[in-house]
Amino acid sequence: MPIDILCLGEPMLEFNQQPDGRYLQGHGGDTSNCAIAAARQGASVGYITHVGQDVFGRSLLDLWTREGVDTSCVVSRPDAHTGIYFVTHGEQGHEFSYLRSGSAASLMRPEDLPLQALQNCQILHVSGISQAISPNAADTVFAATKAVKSHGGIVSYDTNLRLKLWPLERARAVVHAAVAQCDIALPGLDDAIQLTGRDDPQAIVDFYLGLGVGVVALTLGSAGVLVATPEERRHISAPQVRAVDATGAGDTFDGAFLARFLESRDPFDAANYANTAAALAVQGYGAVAPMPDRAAVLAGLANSER
Ligand SMILES: O=C(O)C(=O)C[C@H](O)[C@H](O)COP(=O)(O)O
Repeated sequence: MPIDILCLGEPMLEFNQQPDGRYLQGHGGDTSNCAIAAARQGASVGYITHVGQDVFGRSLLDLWTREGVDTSCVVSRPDAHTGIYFVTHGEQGHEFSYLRSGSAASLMRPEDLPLQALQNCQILHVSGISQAISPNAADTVFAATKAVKSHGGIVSYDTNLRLKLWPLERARAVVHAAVAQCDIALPGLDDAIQLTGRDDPQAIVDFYLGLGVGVVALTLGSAGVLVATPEERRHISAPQVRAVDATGAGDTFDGAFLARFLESRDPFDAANYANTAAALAVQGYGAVAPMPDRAAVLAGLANSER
């Protein structure tokens, strides 16, 4: 059975600092988070990555299996480790510290890609992080995009700028080149300000539409999302909630957006749904644990319409 949504990138073990200073172990990695968020909405989802043959890689494989994310395109390799990261919380929000250099995922090459699965999927989701982890991973994303586009599939891109992984000038060049080949751009406001050099959300949306994408959903944090197509744009506000940890909120938005978009093909409806999913996700610690399932998102939507 072909898989509808494929995500490609690097998964990691997560250690998230709690108010008492202890670290809670979980899982992260933006595209893995997106895959799990989409699966929790009931979509058919698979993940493309490499993990190490270590306890972290096995823990991620168990996680995807529990979450119903297909692992037939995950390669487990003996020659490299699985990445890990720490999340700490301060005045400015959360901060990520990585131990991922030389990881199994960063060794992915275009010739490793599962071409058949890519040619049969409806949506491929990739990100700036998928490309930042190594030059060969960046090339792998370009090759996967080409494979999906050549069969009429949709490619979605979250800019997810991580300046600990690559310098801004290279990020700009690679991300803009990649987004220009995609159909859906899912940038966050802070990333987009740095990447585009513009600070007005309308001008940022113009920039991404100018690269040729058909849908832009610019996430504005607690201010909601600005959704644009070449024909129409709408600001959709977000439910107001008490956030404890925004880790994974953007990825939850992406996964919920893609799962809903696959059903309705309506980016405004998908963004409204995904806004509610992300608002629910920030109310707990960690990237994955607090992600809502479909029933919780529908209940949240019904609540906000009351
Ligand atoms: O930084 C990375 O490389 C990671 O993948 C770690 C995190 O799991 C995601 O970054 C969370 O992403 P947001 O949804 O934007 O909070």
